[in-house]
Amino acid sequence: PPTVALGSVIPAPVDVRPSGGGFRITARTVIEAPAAARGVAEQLGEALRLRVVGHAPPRTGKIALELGKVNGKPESYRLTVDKRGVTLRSATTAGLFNGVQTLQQLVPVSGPRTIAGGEIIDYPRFGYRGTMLDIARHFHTPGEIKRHIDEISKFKVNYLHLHLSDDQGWRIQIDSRPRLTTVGGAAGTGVDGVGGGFLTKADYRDLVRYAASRHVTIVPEIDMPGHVNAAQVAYPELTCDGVAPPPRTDTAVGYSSLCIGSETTYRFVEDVVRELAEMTPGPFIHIGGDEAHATTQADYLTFQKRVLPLVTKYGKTAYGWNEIAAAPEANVAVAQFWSSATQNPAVAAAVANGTKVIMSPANLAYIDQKYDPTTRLGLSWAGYIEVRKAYDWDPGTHVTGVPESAVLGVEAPLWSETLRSLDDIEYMAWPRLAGIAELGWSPARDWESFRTRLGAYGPRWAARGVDFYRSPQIDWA
Ligand SMILES: CC1=[NH+][C@H]2[C@@H](O1)O[C@H](CO)[C@@H](O)[C@@H]2O
Repeated sequence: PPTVALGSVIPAPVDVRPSGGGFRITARTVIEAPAAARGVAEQLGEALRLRVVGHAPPRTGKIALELGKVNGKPESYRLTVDKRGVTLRSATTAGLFNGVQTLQQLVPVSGPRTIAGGEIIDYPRFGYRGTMLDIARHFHTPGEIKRHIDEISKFKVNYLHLHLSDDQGWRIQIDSRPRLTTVGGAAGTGVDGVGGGFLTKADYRDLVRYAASRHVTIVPEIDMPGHVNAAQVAYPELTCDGVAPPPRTDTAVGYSSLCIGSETTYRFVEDVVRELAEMTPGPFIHIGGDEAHATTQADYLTFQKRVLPLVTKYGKTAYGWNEIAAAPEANVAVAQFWSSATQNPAVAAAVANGTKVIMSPANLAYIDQKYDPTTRLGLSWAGYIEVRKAYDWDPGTHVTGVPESAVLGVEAPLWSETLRSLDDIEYMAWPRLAGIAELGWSPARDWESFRTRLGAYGPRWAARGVDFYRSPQIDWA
């Protein structure tokens, strides 16, 4: 008998219809897929250790992937299981990828590989289900980032925002500005003097390709006009007095600002945006905008007036922390809501003017915050965030004046002041990111259902060596 109930999936699917019975995978089971779905089929084949064929012999137990209309909704799929086999159908490979993530959760993690019979029809509530990894405060290698992509994509997270620059370090090679990485990415440029390093353009392009193979889109962030100390150490002409500030490896924020009145600044910004856009196939370039406490509000608006259109000029949609909403030019941009408040007049006004919003409330979605006072890693300025707190909120109604129609989705930022390894990333991300992934995908939330499914999921992380936090709120299998 199947040991995993058909609905025991994270994120919770939209429509689950168990039918009893089920399909038992054996060594003779094959995966059948058309050439256009070969990539996804190979990933499933590798996960289940099954052969992939174009056409299965008759009367062979098979998992058939097929490209065809389901319900016209983006990323949707239909998964059908009966004693003869499994059929996974979607109009897109993205939908097939989503269905494969669901299917893998229905295969027992040990014992006979019998999948529960029935039908699942599924599709996401929000198109943007993201997480952010700060590689500026502490550089994480391409290998670590790829492992993180492997894990986030299992929960249908489809955007990875990389925080590539900050006061401590600059982490992406820019050909026209080599000192950004030769100086800003040198050894010792990280919090506490560790965590130096940077992504070459080849590293970045390889990450973009790897992420795309798991249907994850990379969103690069260059934080401006604040959080720029590393850039000013490398290029002193980016300060108003031309004097390089001292390098910083502490965790203070809000003390740096580009020189708003200098054309040198905008030549710099255009060089960076141009090169970033050229190596980023995704739709967004994030230009930061947070905590510009060393920039007057008038200068901040002047800066946004110059820079937001630059992103559009290079064919991308501008994306910034919600402070950018004060700029009229933000009407074509996306504001990332990171406030702990549930109302913000500037954001509400920008939304009325066309700005879209990604929900990342610090008090609920900041997975760099401690779970509780005993958590070894993390910060606590936004409050302690246990699994239930990260899960029990609604992105579609959270902020006054930001209706669901203006919400593109959710994102869980992971800042790296206190992170030093992939284990640290895993400990802070899992299980909270699984809950936020559900908020982005599923039509509604149900804490009791989620905590039960999460408890059953624990052995899967353990089997993969993922160092997740065993929250006392969950009955771990
Ligand atoms: C958008 C934003 N700016 C600040 C704030 O979030 O808190 C983070 C730590 O939680 C910190 O690293 C970051 O520089």
